[in-house]
Amino acid sequence: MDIIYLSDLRIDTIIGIYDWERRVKQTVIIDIEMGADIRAAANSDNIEDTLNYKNVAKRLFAYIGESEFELVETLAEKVAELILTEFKVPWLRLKVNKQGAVRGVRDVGVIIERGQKS
Ligand SMILES: Nc1nc2c(c(=O)[nH]1)N=C([C@H](O)[C@@H](O)CO)CN2
Repeated sequence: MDIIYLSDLRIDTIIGIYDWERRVKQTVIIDIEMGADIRAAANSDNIEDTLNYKNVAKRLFAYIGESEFELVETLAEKVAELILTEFKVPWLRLKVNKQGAVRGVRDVGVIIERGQKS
């Protein structure tokens, strides 16, 4: 399986369990690896034959920017579902990083894998 990826996607959103976090947008940093077979596109050199990573990024900016989840777990799961269903991706690995959310720690967050890796 080949992988099409987006790295260091930064999106401002309401996320968190504390009162102040319900009022102020914070930046989440998203890394996604999406399973694909890139051979048809490599052969045709046509964007229609592959997953357009720009379309994925645009969709996530819209979805996450409007979302108001409390947990990074929920955000990760919902984003994974969206990518699997809307973009027909068979497998993905997704990291949601809420950088600086805990004093003394650079990164916190979750990493999930969903779908079938062939
Ligand atoms: N497993 C989790 N632990 C915590 C989360 C979370 O989303 N998942 N969130 C928080 C707070 O919102 C934190 O980001 C700010 O201190 C704490 N623990």
